[in-house]
Amino acid sequence: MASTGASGSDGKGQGVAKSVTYYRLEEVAKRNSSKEIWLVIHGRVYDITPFLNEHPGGEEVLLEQAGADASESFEDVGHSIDAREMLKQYYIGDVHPNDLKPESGSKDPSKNDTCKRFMLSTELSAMNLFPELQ
Ligand code: HEM
Repeated sequence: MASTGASGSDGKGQGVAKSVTYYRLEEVAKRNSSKEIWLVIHGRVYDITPFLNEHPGGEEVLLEQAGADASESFEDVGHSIDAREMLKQYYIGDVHPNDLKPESGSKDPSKNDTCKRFMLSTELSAMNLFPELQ
């Protein structure tokens, strides 16, 4: 079925390109029970089945997000760096590029708060450097 497709150069098997498995969202959505639970967080797919009873926040919240994109709720909780590190062990692949939706802020810079804050702070420091502008 899935061929590894030696695209690219004259490929003698060198190069260390890691092969990434891509999953369609529709496949992820099927893994939505306590028997098998996958989540998408920031475009990555995680099989967190073994983690279900270990989650310090309880299994309920994970089951609510089962098979879906949990990026927002994951961030809302303000998970620690340790929690983010734990994610790595459950990583199984990426969301298929055709199913990726842009994360907020990446499209329209005027709607991007970080960008606005940066512009404001640049203006403020320019005022400090050139007080005659004020
Ligand atoms: C699979 C990915 C996840 C991992 C590895 C993870 C890991 C953790 C860890 C280690 C904690 C302890 C506190 C900390 O270190 O931040 C925690 C707490 C918590 N998590 Fe998650 N979590 C995940 C997904 C989620 C999701 C999707 C939700 C959705 C709502 C959630 C909700 C919570 C809540 C409510 C707490 C409890 C906070 C508290 O009582 O202080 N977690 N999680």
